[in-house]
Amino acid sequence: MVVIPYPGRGHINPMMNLCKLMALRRTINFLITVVVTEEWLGFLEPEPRPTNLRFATIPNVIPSELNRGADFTGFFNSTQTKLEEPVEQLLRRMEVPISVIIYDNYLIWVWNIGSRMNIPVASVFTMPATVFSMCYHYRLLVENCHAGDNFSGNMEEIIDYIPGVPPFRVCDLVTIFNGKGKEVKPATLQAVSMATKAQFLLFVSIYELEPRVIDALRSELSIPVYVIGPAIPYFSLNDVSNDQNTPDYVKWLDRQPPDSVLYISQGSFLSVSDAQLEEIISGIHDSGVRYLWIARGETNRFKCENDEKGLVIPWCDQLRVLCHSSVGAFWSHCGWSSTKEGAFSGVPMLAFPIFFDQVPTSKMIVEDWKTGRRVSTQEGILVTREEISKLVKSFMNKESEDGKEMRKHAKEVESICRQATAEGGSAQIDLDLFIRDISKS
Ligand SMILES: O=c1ccn([C@@H]2O[C@H](COP(=O)(O)OP(=O)(O)O[C@H]3O[C@H](CO)[C@@H](O)[C@H](O)[C@H]3O)[C@@H](O)[C@H]2O)c(=O)[nH]1
Repeated sequence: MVVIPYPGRGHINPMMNLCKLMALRRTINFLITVVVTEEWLGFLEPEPRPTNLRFATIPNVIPSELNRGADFTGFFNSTQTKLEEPVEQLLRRMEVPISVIIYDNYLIWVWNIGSRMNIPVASVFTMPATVFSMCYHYRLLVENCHAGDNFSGNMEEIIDYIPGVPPFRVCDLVTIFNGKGKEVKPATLQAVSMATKAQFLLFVSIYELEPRVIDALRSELSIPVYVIGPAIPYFSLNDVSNDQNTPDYVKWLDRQPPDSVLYISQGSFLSVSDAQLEEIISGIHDSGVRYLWIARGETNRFKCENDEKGLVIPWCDQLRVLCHSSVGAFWSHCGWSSTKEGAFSGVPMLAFPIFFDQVPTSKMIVEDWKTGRRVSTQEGILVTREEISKLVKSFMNKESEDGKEMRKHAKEVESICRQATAEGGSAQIDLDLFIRDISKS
């Protein structure tokens, strides 16, 4: 089995978790080879992995992961044009026969390699199934003037015709149609269309959280669709009880009162504008709420002492942090992995999407699951420090009636995620079905 992830943290993480989950299943009899660039091997190699899971590398033919966010489109385009040749050469040199290629939906060219080498391909969509469906039904959006050249411009109109997707406003669409990231719309639509011609389609989602849209896709598509669970590292959570080297941020969390800390993260590579970041920093400080903040390379912009009130660090083991009893809420950009980690941990979320799928995901969190609030209600308008301070204070207040209601929903969603990923749950069943089906192919 050869696995080809899109070379970005938000894509590699779910793909690696999928690989580890498969490698650990009793039913598996494959050697799994994950193809990454040499740079990515350096990031991934130190992590423990099952013996039937190995890496193979290609040279660093694309820009570095370390400043990927600086030119999203340029990076994306390089993944479309620079990787195919070295990957195909590597696959043709592989010493074991390849039964199936599992690839990230956005690497459209893998489909062509599979076809040339006569190997079945499985497409993995690392965003919500809801977003896949929005892209798959783009034609309906154009027909209804909610996207495309005849778009009416009314962002408040309701869209209620995407099969299985609960009604939503035009402004909740994936932003590449009418907002940020339009440059990658053609490639995204093509990738989704090609995925429907793969032999298998996998969603790293929880069936029970998007059931109707998944049912609708299953009845529309002619290929098998598997919903293999969140693909977050829940299977390694228990390992930390024997952790000899507890990180300092976990020791800091250990000293905080239950549910008192707001965990703040914008994922692996995107940022809000400098002006907005200033407002968020001041607003959080003014609120007096305890926080643990992931600043990646920007820790020096925070100009604050790390103390008992707050901690700013470059990176953490996010799922472990979210599951800590001191964490009471998650300020998130609503990347799909972060959202699933928040859902699995049962914490309510303050949704501050930046672009792409994060916008429809924030709608699901706030309106469908009812486990969060929006920080900003209008794209592109600066949210002031006063608004942020007020919102954060009320969000962290456990006694308010709507806060209690939201926490109750968050616990229900947690329970759904834990059941789906337990033995016999929907995610495990689909993963075993996928392994069975590729073994036959
Ligand atoms: O301190 C940290 C912060 C983040 N993470 C991990 O980094 C990943 C972040 O992934 P995600 O939440 O999906 O965000 P992005 O990195 O922004 O992911 C990109 O890819 C996703 C999957 O396609 C999309 O949903 C997002 O919109 C897109 O920005 C997750 O696994 C987190 O656990 C850590 O381990 N430690």
